[in-house]
Amino acid sequence: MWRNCVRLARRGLGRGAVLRPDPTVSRCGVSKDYALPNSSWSQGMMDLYSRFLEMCKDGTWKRIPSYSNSVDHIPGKAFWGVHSKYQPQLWQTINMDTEGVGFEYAMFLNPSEKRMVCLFQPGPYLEGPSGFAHGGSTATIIDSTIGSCATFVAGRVMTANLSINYRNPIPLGSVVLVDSKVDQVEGRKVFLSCHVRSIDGQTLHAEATALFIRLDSTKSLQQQMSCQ
Ligand SMILES: CCCCCCCCCC(=O)SCCNC(=O)CCNC(=O)[C@H](O)C(C)(C)COP(=O)(O)OP(=O)(O)OC[C@H]1O[C@@H](n2cnc3c(N)ncnc32)[C@H](O)[C@@H]1OP(=O)(O)O
Repeated sequence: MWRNCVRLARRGLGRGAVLRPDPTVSRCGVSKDYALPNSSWSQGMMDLYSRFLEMCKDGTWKRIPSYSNSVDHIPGKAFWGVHSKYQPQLWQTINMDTEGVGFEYAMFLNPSEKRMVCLFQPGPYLEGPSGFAHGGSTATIIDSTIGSCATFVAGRVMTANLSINYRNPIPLGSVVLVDSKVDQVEGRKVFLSCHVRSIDGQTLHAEATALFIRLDSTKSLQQQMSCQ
């Protein structure tokens, strides 16, 4: 399947090709959960997913679905309030309609540990150095995982700072575990840290720290999203 994905991606990325979502699947307004197993998932991804599902049974962990707009699906505070009509425009997730070519991932939340983990299998569209994930795609999955964790504890947040040390490249098609946790909350500031490791835990791919700021409830969303 992985080879098929690579072939598919190479065909799609040929000279003059335009990247388009699968026209048979509407991206907006359809409640498709992208964080469910599909045929592009490797055995390693499936095994890890099953292990986390098992840990969900006693309520310690919760599986986080991933819709085109996923804010509503993170357990925790009711954070969007009166601005809910703006959600779809503000928070698109990083899903792609063609399975296996981009971000294949599933997140699990441990509420008592304030910890969010993400099982991540990067596809061929995310290539940076030949055969390896682009650093920007690694930053994206870290930001999304840490951001989901911050959202769980603080509600409406934005990344103010994200600092990443890249330690070892991530092979495309491999599976890594993005493990993030809240270290400290000071008023509107949420400090978090994150490690990205291979599933056997032997390889540290990246480590990161981040600061998220809870948006100021006295300002309108438009004010906060416009240039300040
Ligand atoms: C599915 C749902 C899960 C979602 C996951 C997706 C995660 C993806 C998240 C993102 O990618 S967000 C997009 C990238 N981030 C941005 O575009 C943010 C751009 N920056 C801003 O909009 C504002 O700067 C920000 C909202 C972060 C803060 O503006 P505010 O006006 O609300 O805060 P203010 O400037 O008053 O600062 C509040 C405090 O934070 C501190 N602060 C702000 N930015 C900082 C910074 N960069 N570094 C250190 N400290 C910072 C600031 O000094 C101050 O400290 P004190 O209260 O102690 O005085």
